[in-house]
Amino acid sequence: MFYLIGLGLGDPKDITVKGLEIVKQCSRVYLEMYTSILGCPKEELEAFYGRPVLLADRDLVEQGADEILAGSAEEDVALLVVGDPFGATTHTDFILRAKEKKIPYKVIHNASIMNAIGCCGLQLYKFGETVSIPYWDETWKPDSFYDKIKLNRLHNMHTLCLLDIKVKEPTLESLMRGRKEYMPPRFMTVAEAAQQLLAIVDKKDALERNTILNDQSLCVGLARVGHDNQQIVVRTLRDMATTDMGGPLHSVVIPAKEMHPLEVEFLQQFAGTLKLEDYNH
Ligand SMILES: C[S@@+](CC[C@H](N)C(=O)[O-])C[C@H]1O[C@@H](n2cnc3c(N)ncnc32)[C@H](O)[C@@H]1O
Repeated sequence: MFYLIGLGLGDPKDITVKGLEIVKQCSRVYLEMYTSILGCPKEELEAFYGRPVLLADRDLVEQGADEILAGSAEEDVALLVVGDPFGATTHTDFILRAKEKKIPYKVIHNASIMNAIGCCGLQLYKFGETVSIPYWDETWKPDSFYDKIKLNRLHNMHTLCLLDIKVKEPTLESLMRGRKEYMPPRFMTVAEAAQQLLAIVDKKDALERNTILNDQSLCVGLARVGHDNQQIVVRTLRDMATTDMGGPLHSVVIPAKEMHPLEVEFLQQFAGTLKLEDYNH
């Protein structure tokens, strides 16, 4: 049997009882490590499960699926995913491949950033399309995420912005010399995401800034949701661009223009001196 098992967002103990029982009986256990990151070293996970864990990077998950699935018709193999297996767009492909190969499979769910985001007090059923904010470089500055935020704002919906993760990024030198050397992993911060969003907003005309989003619009920053040191702050977009929220992972929410009074009351506890009542930017 092939198992796709969600680990939840916090420490190793967030795995479900069902998930843990399965991991303990599997002959091979892989940990997917590019759509999210684990808040502890792999060794801690191995000690807790009492079995070795093989790291599966993007290449292995996307091109080496056959290697992971190999033998799982006869023995139990698990792929562990931080959060929920369907909290990233990648893992449906695994299920399709297992089906194609007639390998029986089971999915064990867990909390995902897609629902734990409710911890900031914004109601889940008022979220519109989720966006991903990619790292910009000198020449590549995609901004289609802004259009989705705009649509959500027009429909009075909140936007969850997931932030880029770069693991196994080849160094320029290794690309030129054909060697395999990688840069240290990078995780986009709330401040970096706000800076990119500001760069887009600052170029819009006054009408768009007044009706859709401007530097005084509210922005919710969330760091390490589900961990003991989880942090939530509410700032203007301008102030968020210089707010340090510490270690990864980070997410941003751009709230709808009109919020329910309970949402406002809940968010206020994270807003410092900003008075959210009557805030309409
Ligand atoms: C592909 S998504 C989510 C993947 C995961 N499978 C899930 O269900 O949560 C990865 C992005 O979600 C956000 N994220 C994931 N875990 C987070 C956490 N604990 N706190 C804040 N943001 C988180 C980050 O923006 C990160 O770059």
